[in-house]
Amino acid sequence: MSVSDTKPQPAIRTRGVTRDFKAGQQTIRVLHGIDLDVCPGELTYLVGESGSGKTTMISIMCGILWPTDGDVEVFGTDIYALSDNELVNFRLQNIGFIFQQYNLIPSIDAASNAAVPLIAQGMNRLEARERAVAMLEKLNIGDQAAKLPNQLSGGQQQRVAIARALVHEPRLVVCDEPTAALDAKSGRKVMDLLREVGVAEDRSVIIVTHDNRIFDLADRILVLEDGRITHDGTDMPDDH
Ligand SMILES: Nc1ncnc2c1ncn2[C@@H]1O[C@H](COP(=O)(O)OP(=O)(O)OP(=O)(O)O)[C@@H](O)[C@H]1O
Repeated sequence: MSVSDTKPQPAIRTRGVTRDFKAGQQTIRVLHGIDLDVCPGELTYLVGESGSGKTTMISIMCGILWPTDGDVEVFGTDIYALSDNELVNFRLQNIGFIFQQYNLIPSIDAASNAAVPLIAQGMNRLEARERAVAMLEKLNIGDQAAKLPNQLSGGQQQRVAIARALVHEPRLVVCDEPTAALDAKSGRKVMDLLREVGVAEDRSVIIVTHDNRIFDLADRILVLEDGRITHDGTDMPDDH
């Protein structure tokens, strides 16, 4: 068996990914042919200035924004070759998201919000709620389980969104600024939990962050500048 045969399948594999947006008469190219393998078993950060294309890139990686060109595989599945229904199901089974806007459902309590992916997968409500409360407890907000989102602080709402992303133990967790609203100690705790739940031999977490308090926790740091990857290493480049 050759060495390449033993290499694990990438969690994400992109080839030649470009993305254009229309701005009036003009077309703006935001991503310029990104080739990237994100490995399972690693906590990967995507870092870069505002407007460099990070949110566009992770949205493409997790199947919610079509690339203009190029291929995206998630655990070997060519996700943009799937039908709309297949893609929805694939995301449901395999991907957890934490976006800057928490998108909690205002009329249901924290536990019900955190249980959404399990219920969408068909789990009965009682069991789904129990698992959601257990995840809220891990995030130190078990005592807030019965509160509505508008009764929670910004940091607590974010933790509910994190619980919702992790509750179904997806193989890929994608987060946009997961620690931005948290104090340093809570931020590191969230990162510990993301690693504990999200990173394993066959699981992977990718995080967009500006938060230099947590740069030391990454296994791999990618820097995006004007839609191109300009650094790929275990640490931040010296000039950042
Ligand atoms: N739907 C859209 N229509 C037009 N332009 C867009 C759209 N989405 C993003 N862009 C543009 O693409 C560029 C990259 O945006 P993106 O949100 O990916 O950057 P970012 O690195 O995540 O920034 P930030 O750190 O501020 O969130 C920006 O110039 C933005 O204005």
